[in-house]
Amino acid sequence: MHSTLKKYFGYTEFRPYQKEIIEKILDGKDCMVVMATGSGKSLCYQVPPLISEKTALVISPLISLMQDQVMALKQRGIKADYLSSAQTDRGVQTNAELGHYDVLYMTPEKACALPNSFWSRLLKAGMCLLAVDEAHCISEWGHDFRVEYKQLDKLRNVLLNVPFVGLTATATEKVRSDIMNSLQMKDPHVAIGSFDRKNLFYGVKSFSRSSQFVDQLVEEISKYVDNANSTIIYCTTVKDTEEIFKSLHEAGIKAGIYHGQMANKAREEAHRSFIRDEFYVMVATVAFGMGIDKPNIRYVIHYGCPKSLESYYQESGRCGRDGIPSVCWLYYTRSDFAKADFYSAEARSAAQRKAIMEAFSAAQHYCMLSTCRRKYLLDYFADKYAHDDCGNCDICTSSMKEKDLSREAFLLMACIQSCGGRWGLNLPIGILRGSRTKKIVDAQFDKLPFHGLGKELSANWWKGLAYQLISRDYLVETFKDMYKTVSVSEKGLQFLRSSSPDHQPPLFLPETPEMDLDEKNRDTPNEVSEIDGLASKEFEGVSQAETQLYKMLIEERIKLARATGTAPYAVCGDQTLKRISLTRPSTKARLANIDGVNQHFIKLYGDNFLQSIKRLSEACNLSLDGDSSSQTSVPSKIVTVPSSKKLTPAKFEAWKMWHEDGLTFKEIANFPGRAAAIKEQTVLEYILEAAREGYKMNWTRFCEETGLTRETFLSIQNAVSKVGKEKLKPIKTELPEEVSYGQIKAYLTMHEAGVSAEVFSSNYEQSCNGDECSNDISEILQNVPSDVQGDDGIVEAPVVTGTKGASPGKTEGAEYHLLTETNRKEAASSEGDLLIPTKRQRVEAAEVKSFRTLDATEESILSWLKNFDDGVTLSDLLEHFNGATEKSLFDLLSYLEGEFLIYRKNNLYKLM
Ligand SMILES: Nc1ncnc2c1ncn2[C@@H]1O[C@H](COP(=O)(O)OP(=O)(O)OP(=O)(O)O)[C@@H](O)[C@H]1O
Repeated sequence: MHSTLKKYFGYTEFRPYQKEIIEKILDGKDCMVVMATGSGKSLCYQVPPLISEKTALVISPLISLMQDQVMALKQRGIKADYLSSAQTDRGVQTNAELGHYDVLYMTPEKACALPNSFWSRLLKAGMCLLAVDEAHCISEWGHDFRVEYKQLDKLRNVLLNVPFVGLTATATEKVRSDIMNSLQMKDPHVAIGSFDRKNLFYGVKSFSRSSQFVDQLVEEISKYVDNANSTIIYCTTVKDTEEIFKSLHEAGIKAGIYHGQMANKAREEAHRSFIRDEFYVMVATVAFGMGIDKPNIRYVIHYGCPKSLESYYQESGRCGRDGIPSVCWLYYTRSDFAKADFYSAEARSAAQRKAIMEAFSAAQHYCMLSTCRRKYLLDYFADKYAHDDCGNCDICTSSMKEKDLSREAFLLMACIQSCGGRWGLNLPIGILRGSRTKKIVDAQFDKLPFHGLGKELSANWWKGLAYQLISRDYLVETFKDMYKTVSVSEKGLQFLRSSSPDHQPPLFLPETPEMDLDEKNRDTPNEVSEIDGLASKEFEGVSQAETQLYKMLIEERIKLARATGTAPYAVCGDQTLKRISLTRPSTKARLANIDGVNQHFIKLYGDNFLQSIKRLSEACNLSLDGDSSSQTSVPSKIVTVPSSKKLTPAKFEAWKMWHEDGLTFKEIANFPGRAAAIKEQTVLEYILEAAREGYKMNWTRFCEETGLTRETFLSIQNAVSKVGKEKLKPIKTELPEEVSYGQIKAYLTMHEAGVSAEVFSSNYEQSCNGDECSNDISEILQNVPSDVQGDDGIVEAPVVTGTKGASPGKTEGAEYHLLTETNRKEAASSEGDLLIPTKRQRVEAAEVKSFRTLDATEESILSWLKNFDDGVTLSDLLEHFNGATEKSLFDLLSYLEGEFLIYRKNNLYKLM
């Protein structure tokens, strides 16, 4: 899985959840994946086809999205295409049926319209999964319901044994279970990741709709557009998009526009140009929504409050999908909050209307917060945020003044309580402000003692206070059909009980910018926040020359992308480019070693890029092969990373002494170098643990040493089938006295590793999951030349290189040695993965003195690396290929790395 990840995607580590989801899919299990935008969900369905060599079918809601994903996959050397009404190439369907694609996208309409014959042919060719991307579209409770998605259940009966995978970035429990039911998932694996987009800064500010504000916004944008940072400005109306677009245009900023009233072709063109960095600013309505797959959008600005937090999370989520720090600012006006009725007109039922109202109200609260915005967002999505202060939103980074607002809070709560808690906010605020509307007079609320007591403060100020009291649980909001009522909570009642009109306990609350603004009745000279703040952080700790090189490489990337008709981000990501500018690799191997560089990139652009790096580095006065703090390209010295990562050193040492050095349990227990002797039983347990961790084992030898015979093995097997394997004691009770706990533990480990009683009929070695190991002695013996047979007919087991994909019977050119105690150790350390002869087979014959020297070739390195799934260090390689010089070995390794035959992770070389 790791080599697939590096080869096609250029990454060396899976992100959280990816690996387990991929494994479940490969096991044929349905999966429900709920993970944040940009967390890497796509990879979960893109990797299985590359491993299983079967097609992954992906249902996607938008043609533009499919086209962009296909383009990006092709840049990774992955065979991908799409089927939809927009597909003009008729050959795609035929190729798909023949299983020519790794990943095949289609719209839900297309998937439901395809005849059964298509599916049966594809199934025959091999299909590893059906993924439903943006799966929340299935649910009427989601914010993007699509009728066609609902019909996907038809496919379940056709694709009986294919795992179904639902993926979405926003799903409440209701939506989630809707998805699983609709897709008829069977006992699915559910992966719910965090919704926290750590790299995003969230900020909110109120503004007044004026040409002055637009000018300020345009001026701010002009500052950072130069850095090739992509920006989306989301507007709530078409009119706003046109106005801002015009202002940008007038200021000489190249921008695009996208909204629902534009012709399809014009929209597609705008989308395409933005994706391809032909301009960096896109002004759009929410119509420019889920179809954007551009990972390097640095700023998302909302010009007006969105209709729900779900929409806001989705739209702002387009920002910084590559993980680089990025910024989301939301500007709202008070008139935005009067749009609830307009939005709820879309509702088809009372329940839906209520849901729309609630969602809108949450967005409104988000704007009015005086507490951490990230916490509010995450709490809203039921993803509890453990901190009160994220340090990465406007609230947490600004110091808001706190003021004792106990009197005002008392007035508001007392007024709400006096009105019976049956009204929205406007009525009690009207009473406090001395209003005499018909409603107030008819209900005789103008007779209340609070009437007019708060008239010196604006209605919005009071609303600001009310939101603070709601977020601190003094007030509660309740939705009833179209109406929202506010009442005093138990906490609020307690406050009222301990207050009187002349005295209230102190209640310190921050004054939100909104309240501050109203109280002073001032107009801020500059309402636009500095959105460029993070852009300068982007290059913190990076020299000016390196920044310059990075910008030049961005241009270079654009040129390459234009020449090949693709999007720059699909050539390679910003982060990768940044790493390149910091390390400035001079060889393919060094380039290949950079995170994010995949095989296809090297093949398509490797030479070209290396030339550019050289030329541009010279121009910037930077030396090649520089060291970057983020990624060391080449090991500056040979670092020996113990291969005992999963075991403690003592356990690893014990396993090594037993497996590689051939020592007995007793010898290990009493090894002279040890500070104090340990029990043989402890050694045995150490070795069993190593076996459980996947270390290689010669089980025949192990059984001999522990005295575990076939009969004992079978009787333990029998006992376990009766009493289960959870507890040792009942097993022991079932067995004859002489069977020890150690033997039972050994049996259980062997059982776990899939070792059967066959082990007693042959020489046997495997790693715990060693399903490719042959344990048939006759097969081994067939390959033994007669001259290695001793006079007494005792045969040394051949030294067989490799277990993975190289079963002894199949091994070509295996070396055969007469092993003595001395050269067995020597061979063991040099071959790494040996079939250690059993005691019975040891030959006390003539010593073979010659110390073998082994030269390194491309083939011999590749063949040796086959044995080490966990990789080897350079020093391991030098020790093994003892005939090679460090330089020659390193050159060979570099060549193999550049050709993507091997790759390096944490300074461990692994086979691709
Ligand atoms: N293991 C990884 N290491 C580094 N980057 C990764 C890894 N997995 C994915 N990425 C990158 O993260 C970015 C976002 O990934 P992806 O498009 O899969 O997100 P997503 O969860 O599907 O988002 P959305 O909800 O918007 O569709 C991409 O640029 C992708 O290449």
